[in-house]
Amino acid sequence: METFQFTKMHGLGNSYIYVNGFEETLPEHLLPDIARKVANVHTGIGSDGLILILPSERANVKMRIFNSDGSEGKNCGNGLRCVAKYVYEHNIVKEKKFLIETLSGLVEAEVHEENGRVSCVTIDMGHPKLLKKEIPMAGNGDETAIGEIMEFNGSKYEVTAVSMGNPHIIFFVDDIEKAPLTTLGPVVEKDARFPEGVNVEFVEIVNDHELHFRVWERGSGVTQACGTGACAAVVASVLNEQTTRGKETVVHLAGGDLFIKWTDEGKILMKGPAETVCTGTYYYEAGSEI
Ligand SMILES: N[C@H](CCC[C@H](N)C(=O)O)C(=O)O
Repeated sequence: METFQFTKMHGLGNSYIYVNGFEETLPEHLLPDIARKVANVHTGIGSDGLILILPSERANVKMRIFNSDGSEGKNCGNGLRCVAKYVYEHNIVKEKKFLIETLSGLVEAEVHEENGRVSCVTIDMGHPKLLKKEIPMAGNGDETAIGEIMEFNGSKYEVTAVSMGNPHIIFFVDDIEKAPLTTLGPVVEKDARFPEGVNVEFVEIVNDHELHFRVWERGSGVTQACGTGACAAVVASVLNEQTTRGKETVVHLAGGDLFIKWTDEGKILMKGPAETVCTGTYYYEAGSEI
């Protein structure tokens, strides 16, 4: 029987099981299986996946994120805010502004502290990527997909594709409560035109600085929130002339609100909460089924 210590944290209800890689090491070949196991609400802890907090040679700390299906993601906005909270509160990092390494590059975090506790975090998510080769998606790699017509399940949709280091496709809808989240989401996620899969977002515009948002995540399905997806949704809304660039936009996700600005310099700033749920010891048999 193997064990490791964990902390369950969430950003607007998008929860992960966090393991402190400064204190223990999980077997690399077991990571996808461990992610599936801990995410299982019946036989595990219950989460949208697993996040490792690791030493980095390029930044103060490194984050690796695994979805609940065991696939490894390249970025995670809600995860970044929780990692920032964790490393500051555990004195792994002493500064309030520091760098976090992800598989898609470095981001800068700034923790907002109240009485020694981090209540919310701002992440400079860097620049969005728009070329089809950067998403990645099929088609002319040097073109973008902004308001592009794509057919799924025999119906045509106008979509916009944005990478925040991980792939996103945004559908604009008139009523977020009627978004075809569980019918269209899984179909688009695995569509062959997205060779690495894709996170699927639905957006209802409220005004030039406010939108409603729902998500079917690659590798996790419906989650309460998706930080990278919310950033991609703001970018897509500006590109489709629905919201104003440079204006802080409130994104209403199922789990709560994120405040996101696409600055005139081109960076995406995301501000939102990060919460600790519980800590504990996880027991598992290496290589057993769930
Ligand atoms: N499902 C995503 C990773 C998690 C992203 C999301 N939870 C966030 O907060 O950005 C992917 O495979 O690209």
